[in-house]
Amino acid sequence: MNPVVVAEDVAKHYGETIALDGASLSIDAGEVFALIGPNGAGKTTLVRALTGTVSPDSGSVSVLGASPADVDASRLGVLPQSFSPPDRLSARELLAYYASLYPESRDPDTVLAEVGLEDSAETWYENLSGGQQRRACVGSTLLNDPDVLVLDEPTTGIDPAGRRTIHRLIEDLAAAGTTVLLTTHDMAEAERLADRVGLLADGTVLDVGSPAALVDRHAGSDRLVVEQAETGIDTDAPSTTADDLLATARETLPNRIERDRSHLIVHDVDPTDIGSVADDLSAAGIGYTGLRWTEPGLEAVYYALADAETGSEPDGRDSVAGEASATSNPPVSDAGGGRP
Ligand SMILES: Nc1ncnc2c1ncn2[C@@H]1O[C@H](COP(=O)(O)OP(=O)(O)OP(=O)(O)O)[C@@H](O)[C@H]1O
Repeated sequence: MNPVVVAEDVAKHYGETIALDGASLSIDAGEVFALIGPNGAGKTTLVRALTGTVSPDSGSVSVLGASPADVDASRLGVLPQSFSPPDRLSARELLAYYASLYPESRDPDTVLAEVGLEDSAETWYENLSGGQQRRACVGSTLLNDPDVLVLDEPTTGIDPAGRRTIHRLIEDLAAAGTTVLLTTHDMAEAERLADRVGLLADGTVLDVGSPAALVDRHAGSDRLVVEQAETGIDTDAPSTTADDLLATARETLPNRIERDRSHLIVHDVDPTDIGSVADDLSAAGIGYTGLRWTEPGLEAVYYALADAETGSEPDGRDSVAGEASATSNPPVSDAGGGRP
C-alpha cells in the first residue's frame, strides 16, 4: 500500500482546549476515507493540520510524501469547513477565478455541471442558496483535477438530490484514482462513500476500518426492536408484572433479550425468524405496538465508540441500515393487561 495522507500522533491545543491528543491515520492512494466524530472531536483541526493551516504542537503530518507547506498545490484540492469566496462573482466567474490560479485547469462549465449548478452559472455567489453555495465551493476544489481531495463536511446544507450529485461525483473521482479524505456527520454518507472510516473522539482516532468491519467490531447483532406503548415495560418505572413477563420471555427465547427504556431488544434475529420470535413473545405474554428489525450500521458504531469515550450511557438508539417493521398486539401494561 502507498499512504498519501499520513498523520502520526498529532497533538494540538488551543489554550486549555486539547483539540488533538495523539491522532493518527494513514490513507492509501485511491482510497476514500471518512472521518467521523462528535462536534468538537477535532476533525477540522486534523484536516487543517493535514492541509497546512494549523501547525501541530507535536507529531507529524504528510500529504503526497511532503509536509503540507511543500505539497504541490496543483495536486491538492481542499474544501474548508468555512469558506467565504467573494460574493459579487457569479458561480461561473468564481470557478473561472479558481481555474486561473493553476497553470493547467479544467473547464469551469464542466465543473459547474458536475456539481449541478449549470442553471445558476450567472447567479452571484451571494444570491445562491446555502446548498448551492456549498456546491460551488466543492466545485472550486476540482478545477486543478487534484490527486488528493480533502473535503471538510462537503454536503452540509445540501438537499438530498444535491447530496446524491456530490456522492456520485466523489464516487467517480475515486474510481478515477483520486484519494479523498472527507469529514461528515452523515453516517449514511460515510457508509456509502468510504472505503475506510476513522472515528475521532476527544482528539484521538479510536478505531479505523471499513464500515462493515467497524460494524462487526462495535455495533453488535441484527436485532428485533419490540416497541411498546408508554404503559409497557419501562426501565424508569419497573413493575413486577413486566419483570415476570420478561423473565418468562428469557426462558422461552434462545436469543438474548433486554429492556431498553420503552422497548425490548431481541438480539441475533435473522429476518426470516421475525415471525417465530413474535410468536414466542406472544406466548410469553409480551405485548407490543410494533416490531422493527434493524441491522446495525455506522451510526451504532458511532454511538458505541463515542459513548464509551465520553462515558455516556448508551440509550438504545438503533442504526437503521436495513429495517423491516410490523405492528401487532397490544402492549404489556403494569397491571398485566394486554396479553394476547
Ligand atoms: N482556532 C481555535 N481556537 C480555539 N479553539 C479551537 C479553535 N479551533 C478549534 N478549537 C477547539 O478545538 C476543539 C476541536 O475543534 P474542531 O473544530 O477540530 O472539532 P470538529 O470535530 O471539527 O467539530 P465539528 O464537528 O463541530 O465541526 C473544539 O473544542 C474547538 O472549540
